[in-house]
Amino acid sequence: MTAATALEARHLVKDFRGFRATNDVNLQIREGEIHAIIGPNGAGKTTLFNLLSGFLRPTSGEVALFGERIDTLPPHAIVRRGLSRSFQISSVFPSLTVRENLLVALESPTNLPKQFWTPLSRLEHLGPRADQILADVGLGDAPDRLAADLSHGEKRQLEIGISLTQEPRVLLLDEPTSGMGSEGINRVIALVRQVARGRTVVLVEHNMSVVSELADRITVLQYGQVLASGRYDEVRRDPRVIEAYLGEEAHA
Ligand SMILES: Nc1ncnc2c1ncn2[C@@H]1O[C@H](COP(=O)(O)OP(=O)(O)OP(=O)(O)O)[C@@H](O)[C@H]1O
Repeated sequence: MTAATALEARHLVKDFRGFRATNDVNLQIREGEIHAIIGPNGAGKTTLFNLLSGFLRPTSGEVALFGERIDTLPPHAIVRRGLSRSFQISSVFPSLTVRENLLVALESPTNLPKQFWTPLSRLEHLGPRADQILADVGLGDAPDRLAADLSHGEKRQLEIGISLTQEPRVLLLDEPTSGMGSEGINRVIALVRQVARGRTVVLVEHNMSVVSELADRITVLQYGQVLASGRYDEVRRDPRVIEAYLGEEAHA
């Protein structure tokens, strides 16, 4: 493994009672890149994310973060090593404001699931960092809104903000644009670009125009295997990929 590899899967296998959902996956995510994982429904994208983030143990194979194995560690220990996953691990408290959600997350960044006992008034020393993260995720003008009142897209922004409290070097985003209209999608594209500054981002994404806008490289999964991996422009011309997945778009 080279120094420039942030996250690596080696011969990763996951069996569910005899069904092989991840089949000998080798994957190299380079430090600083935005890498999209795509593939048809049931191809094994979520299972792969679960394996990379410690939510599932592999049947065999290894996962390494900056050269060190993490596949035997629980999710919170993986977070401490610098890998966070948004949308799955971060829980927004609807009855707190946007800023209070950030304060609570900053107080206990790796406490999963989160519990908080500290009065919010004692967390004010974390305010400047909370405000910085809110600005980074585009919620700088909404600190006092209740999380319950946020739109779908704004909630995603907050969830990414909560992930950023963990200071991840590698951020996994699970379908960040799902359920959004074009305005929300454009906001998420800008947001992912913003949070990718100085860190590595891996996303599962179904929307191919989002993938083409954001991804430096992509990996295509099919039947739990890597069908192709490389730069978007190269991979999209691969006949096997067109057949398996992109063809659906090309013929649309
Ligand atoms: N806990 C489980 N037990 C049994 N089978 C599972 C389990 N989790 C996933 N699978 C199976 O593994 C395969 C891959 O599922 P996975 O959710 O990883 O695919 P995906 O690419 O994320 O799909 P989608 O795009 O629809 O979200 C599917 O056939 C699914 O039914």
